[in-house]
Amino acid sequence: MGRLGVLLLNLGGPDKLEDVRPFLYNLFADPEIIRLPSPLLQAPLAWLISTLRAKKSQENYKKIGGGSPLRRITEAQGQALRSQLQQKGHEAHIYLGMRYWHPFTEEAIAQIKRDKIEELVVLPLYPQFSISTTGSSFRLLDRIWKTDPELQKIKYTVVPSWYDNSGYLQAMANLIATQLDQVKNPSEAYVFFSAHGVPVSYIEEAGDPYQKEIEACAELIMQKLNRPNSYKLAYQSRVGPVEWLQPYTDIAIEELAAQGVKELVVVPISFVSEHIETLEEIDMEYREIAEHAGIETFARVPAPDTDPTFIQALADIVIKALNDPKKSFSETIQPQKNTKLYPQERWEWGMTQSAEVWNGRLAMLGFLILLLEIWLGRGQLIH
Ligand SMILES: C=CC1=C(C)c2cc3[nH]c(cc4nc(cc5[nH]c(cc1n2)c(C)c5CCC(=O)O)C(CCC(=O)O)=C4C)c(C)c3C=C
Ligand SMILES: [Fe+2]
Ligand SMILES: [Fe+2]
Repeated sequence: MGRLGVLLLNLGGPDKLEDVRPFLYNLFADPEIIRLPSPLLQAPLAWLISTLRAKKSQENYKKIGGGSPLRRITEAQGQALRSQLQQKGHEAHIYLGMRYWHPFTEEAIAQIKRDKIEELVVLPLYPQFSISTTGSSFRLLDRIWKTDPELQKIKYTVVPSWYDNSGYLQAMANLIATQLDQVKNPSEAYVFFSAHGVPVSYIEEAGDPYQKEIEACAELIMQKLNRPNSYKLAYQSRVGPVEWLQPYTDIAIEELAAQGVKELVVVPISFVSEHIETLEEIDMEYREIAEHAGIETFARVPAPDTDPTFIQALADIVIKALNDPKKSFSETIQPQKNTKLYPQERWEWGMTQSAEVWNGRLAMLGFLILLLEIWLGRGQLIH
């Protein structure tokens, strides 16, 4: 076997408050996050939304210590994975490729080339596939690979998702069991899975497997847990004016409280590190909603971070990928269809070619004004 590398993919997060606006710009400039009818609109709209959103987002990062812990945790996961692989007889170089902040995917690729890696496993740190996360990173890598003959010499393979890996499910079940054992009535507490949402159009129009994989994942974790508790799955962190996957976490919490549920054990499932949506959104915002609604215990299951069972699972996933038939980026990216950010009028007057061009331009302009109105009218861009 040649020199082995493992490229861990993740979202990235602002290390400090000044990074928040440029991080948000990078995120919204990604067409896999906001899909627009014209690529020309992407940069101005990303600038507009990141500028409007930065203050609120900075306030949230301030509440969790002034920046995202994502880089630190992902680096620790990388180190733990390296020693776990070593114990299993595989010497590997580990690289972190973040999509929207340092260390960027491009930086990782440059290092992979300098280290003359010959065999590479690309492992997203998202258990479930979404066009907006793993899909976006694979699309970027596909573009980088196509233009670089040196990279094309590397024997690489990708792991599109691993939500059904037995070791990962066991790690999640163990973490849940530990929390359940600490509540007043361990067999009656509700297990409440909160997944990061995506717009419904991703699933219905673009064929994103995300919802199916999230639902299957929650079910498989409950099977591993093998306890009598009821469970519920809901979606958090919606952004902007379109419909996102339901039920929404805040509403689902209130509904359970109204049904008389007193104890919730909340499990974040779409992400394997602590980050702003666990530390701020769940621990602060949803906790307040729950307490207000009459929930007496609001326990939160920690993200797997460097949990040994979890890291062992990652090592097994890497080793399995080395032995399985190779999978390429382009095989696994979802077909790009245009989904709507906001329902638009259909413009069908095209009697002449120039009228059609103008129809298009007017539609874009109307669309931008509409977006601005919605966002400015709301005053904030989330929830
Ligand atoms: C599997 C996890 C995630 C999915 C799916 C996802 C989709 C998605 N996200 C946004 C918009 C934002 N995401 C933001 C932060 C953020 N997102 C994820 C994970 C998923 N996103 C994580 C782990 C983080 C936090 C990183 C950190 O700093 O710790 C943000 C910025 C934070 C904020 O201002 O609230 C935005 C905005 C969309 C639109 C989307 C699907 C289309
Ligand atoms: Fe997100
Ligand atoms: Fe939030």
